[in-house]
Amino acid sequence: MADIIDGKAFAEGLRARVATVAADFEAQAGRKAGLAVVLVGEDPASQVYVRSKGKQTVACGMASFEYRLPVETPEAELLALVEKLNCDPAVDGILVQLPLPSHINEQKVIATINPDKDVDGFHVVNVGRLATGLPGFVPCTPLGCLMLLKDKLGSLSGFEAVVVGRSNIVGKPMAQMLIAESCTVTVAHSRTKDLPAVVRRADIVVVAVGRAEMVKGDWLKPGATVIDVGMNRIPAAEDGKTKLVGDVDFASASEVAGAITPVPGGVGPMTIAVLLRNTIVSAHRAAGLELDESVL
Ligand SMILES: Nc1nc2c(c(=O)[nH]1)N[C@@H](CN(C=O)c1ccc(C(=O)N[C@@H](CCC(=O)O)C(=O)O)cc1)CN2
Repeated sequence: MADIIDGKAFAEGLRARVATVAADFEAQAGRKAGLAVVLVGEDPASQVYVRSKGKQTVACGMASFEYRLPVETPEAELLALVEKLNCDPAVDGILVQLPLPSHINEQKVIATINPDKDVDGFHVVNVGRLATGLPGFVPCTPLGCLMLLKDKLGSLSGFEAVVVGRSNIVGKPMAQMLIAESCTVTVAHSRTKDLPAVVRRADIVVVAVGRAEMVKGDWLKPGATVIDVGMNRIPAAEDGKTKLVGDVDFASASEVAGAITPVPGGVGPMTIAVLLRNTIVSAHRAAGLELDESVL
């Protein structure tokens, strides 16, 4: 049976390290680091994530600024709020919760965030910085995956990695980060021919496709490390309830893999912990204070 990679425990440790660094920051800068989170509308899952972000920000000793706007908020009003936050010296990180209502252009909103406060790492400037190896911000979910991989495997140099999924938020940045770690990287997607054969080559498999339990155990090289980014709600056995599953069929995959992240409790909790990490990094840069990022 595979080792279970406990993302919940790793995220707890990361938050504790962020809290220590945040206390040092406050002592040196004379202010708390600050994160602004903007939610438009009342999507139930987004409300839960935004509430958790606020609570965890405060628990780490940082200031949380939360903006909840009605679903019918005009795009121009949201852009004006982002511009105001760009100029606010108490705000080190800005995050606009996705998805946005359909009348708002997501790309336009992301492009309006100051890249140096873009703790989500979605702005094209940060995408370019990641692609060219310059310091910036990288998206929280793939950075969380990378931290779990390095914790499990140490150096990733020379490993064959397959990323299944090519989204801007997970698949593409994940591939860039694995290239930077000297992996040999393949990005597979819905049009990939013979996907099981491609996945079977990999020492490291990262799956982010949004299809419940798609990757089966017999697709895997024995001993592979499997990172499941999927979060899919499917009907539970009988009682009309639902359960959360990943993009990997955990039962069969855990019989073949060397190590695997569960869903829930794997990659998910890392997303918010890494957001807090990015925020404290941003605060140091804004204040011109040195930070040894390897302590985080
Ligand atoms: N601006 C952004 N929007 C969104 C992001 C993001 O990184 N930036 N990511 C997701 C949602 N998300 C945070 O915003 C997020 C998703 C999942 C989890 C998590 O802890 N999941 C748990 C299970 C939770 C459950 O039971 O429903 C787990 O996997 O264990 C945290 C944050 C989309 N939007």
